[in-house]
Amino acid sequence: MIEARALTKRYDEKVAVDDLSFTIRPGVVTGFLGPNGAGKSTTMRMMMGLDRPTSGSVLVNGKPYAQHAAPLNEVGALLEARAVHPGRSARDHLLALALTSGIGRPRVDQVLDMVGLTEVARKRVGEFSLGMGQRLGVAAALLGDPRTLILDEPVNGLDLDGIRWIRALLSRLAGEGRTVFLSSHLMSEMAVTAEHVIVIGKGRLLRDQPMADFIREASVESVRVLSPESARLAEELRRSGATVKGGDRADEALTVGGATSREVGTIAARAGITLWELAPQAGSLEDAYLALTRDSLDYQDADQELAS
Ligand SMILES: Nc1ncnc2c1ncn2[C@@H]1O[C@H](COP(=O)(O)OP(=O)(O)OP(=O)(O)O)[C@@H](O)[C@H]1O
Repeated sequence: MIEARALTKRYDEKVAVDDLSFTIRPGVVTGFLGPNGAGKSTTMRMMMGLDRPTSGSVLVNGKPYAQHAAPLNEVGALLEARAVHPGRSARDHLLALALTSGIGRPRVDQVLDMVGLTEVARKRVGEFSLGMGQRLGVAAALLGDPRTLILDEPVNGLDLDGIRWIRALLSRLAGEGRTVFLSSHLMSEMAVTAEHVIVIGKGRLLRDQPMADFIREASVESVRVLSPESARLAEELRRSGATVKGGDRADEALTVGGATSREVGTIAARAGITLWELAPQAGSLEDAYLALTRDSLDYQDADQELAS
C-alpha cells in the first residue's frame, strides 16, 4: 500500500508535485500516467526516499521508506537512473545487491529465472540491450520479494514480446496480493496493463479511478451514417437534437453525435430515408487522454507538440 497525503515538491519557483493525495492498494496493477514533466518520476523518487517532500508525506506499507528496517523486502523499485557497473555480469550485479541486503544466493538465480535472463546471467551488463537492461532492473526490484513494487516506465525499450512478458509478470505479482505501481506516458499501453489509473498533469491529480471507468468515459460514441439523402437526413437528425458533421456532398458520410445508431436508424426510417451504412464508432482512448492532459502540458512541451 502506498499513501500520498498532500504530497508537494518545489524546486525553487517550479512546483513539480502539487498537493497530491491518493492511496495505491494491493492486489491490483495501478498505472501512473502523465505527459513529460508531469511529476511522475519526482513522485516516485519521494516514495523511495530519494527526494524529500517540500510538504506533505508519502508512506509505503505504512511508513516512510527510510524507516523500514529491511526496505528491499518492503519495496522493490525500477527507477530511471540505474547504477549498474557495465563490466559486471548480470549475476554479479544482483549478487552484490543481495549480499549487502542479507539476501541469499538462491534468490539471485530465482529472480534471473523470473525475468528470463538465466542464459545470459554471466554476460557483461555493458553488452546488454535496452530490453535486457530493463529485465535486469526488474530482477533487482524483485530481489527482496517485496510487497510493493514501484516501476518508472518499465516498458521503455522492450519489444512486443518483452511488453507481453512484463504485463503478465505484473498481473501475476498483483494477483499474489502485492501493490504494483508503474508509470508510463502511453495511454494505450496502460489501458491493457493497469486495472486502476492515476493521471497527473503539472504535478496535480487529474484522475484516480478504475481503468474501466476511464475507458468508458473516454469512449464517447458517435455514429457514422452514409445515405443518398445526407442533407435531408442531417436536417432530421439536427431537429431531434443530435450534432451532425459532414454530409456536404450527397454521398459523403455523416458523423452523428448525441444519438445512438438505433436512434439514427429510427429517425431515418420515420422520414423514409434510405441508409447505406450505419456504424457506431468508439471514441479513441488516446484522444480522451490527450484532451485531459492538454491544459497541463508545460508551455515548452505544448510548443513542441504544435510544431510536430
Ligand atoms: N532536480 C530538479 N531540479 C529542478 N527541477 C526539476 C528537478 N527534477 C524535476 N524537475 C522538474 O519538475 C517537473 C517534473 O519532473 P518529473 O521528472 O518528475 O516529470 P515526469 O512526469 O517524470 O516526466 P518524464 O515523463 O519526462 O520523465 C519538470 O518540470 C522538471 O523539469
